Amino acid sequence: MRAPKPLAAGNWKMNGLKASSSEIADLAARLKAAPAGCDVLICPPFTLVASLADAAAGTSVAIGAQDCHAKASGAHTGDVSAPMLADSGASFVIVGHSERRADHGETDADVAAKAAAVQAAGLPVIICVGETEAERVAGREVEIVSGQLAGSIPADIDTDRLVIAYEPVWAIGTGRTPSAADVEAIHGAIREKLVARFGAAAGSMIRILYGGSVKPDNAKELMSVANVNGALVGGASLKAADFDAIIGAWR
Ligand SMILES: O=C(CO)COP(=O)(O)O
Repeated sequence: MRAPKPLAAGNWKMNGLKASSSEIADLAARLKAAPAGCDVLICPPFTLVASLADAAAGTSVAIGAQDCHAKASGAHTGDVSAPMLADSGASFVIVGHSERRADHGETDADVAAKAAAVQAAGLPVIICVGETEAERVAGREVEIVSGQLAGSIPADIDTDRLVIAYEPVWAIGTGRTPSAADVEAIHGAIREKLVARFGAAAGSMIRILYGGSVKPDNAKELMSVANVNGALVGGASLKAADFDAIIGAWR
């Protein structure tokens, strides 16, 4: 069976100023010198989407966003819609990151509405799922992630423009990661759910990213696990040299 092309995605979270465009130029130059065996995406904060999309034009770096509102426009002070992001040059949007679920009380239904809005704006969506440490200790990770998948993927999703990111909350920013065997088990369970819902042909081609303390020194091992089709990288995506070293997992 065909395998999906890997995706290395960087989530800059609430980091980055105008000067950060030098990191995009640096990354693009590295990818030109040593082409990647994966797609490459950087998701800066909203303030930088348009300028970094301009900076990345004509390179192999795509620019995306980290969230959007579920509506296309309207009286929602401070929010940003998916059509606005598309208009700004974003070519992907992340939704349902655990930091948004925790900081903003986003539910699975909220995430599903946002995911639908992203696709309605013509863009592919990365939907994040992942269990907390207490849920992992209780052995409930498959149950939790299965529930998030069922609730966060909207009914009319276009699977060609769907990416899932599995990010155990306890591995984010902590320097801790699940073992390769644990990653294989949960990614296998996610694949089973996707195949059960969308059929073997579509379900097996949906990229499942692993995220949570992916670093240059563990990327190769994590990215070689079955059903790991890329990475969603936080801290180590801020510096082009580090992110490029992670991308080296596919060179
Ligand atoms: O949350 C993450 C990416 O979305 C992971 O963050 P870290 O790579 O900093 O652990």
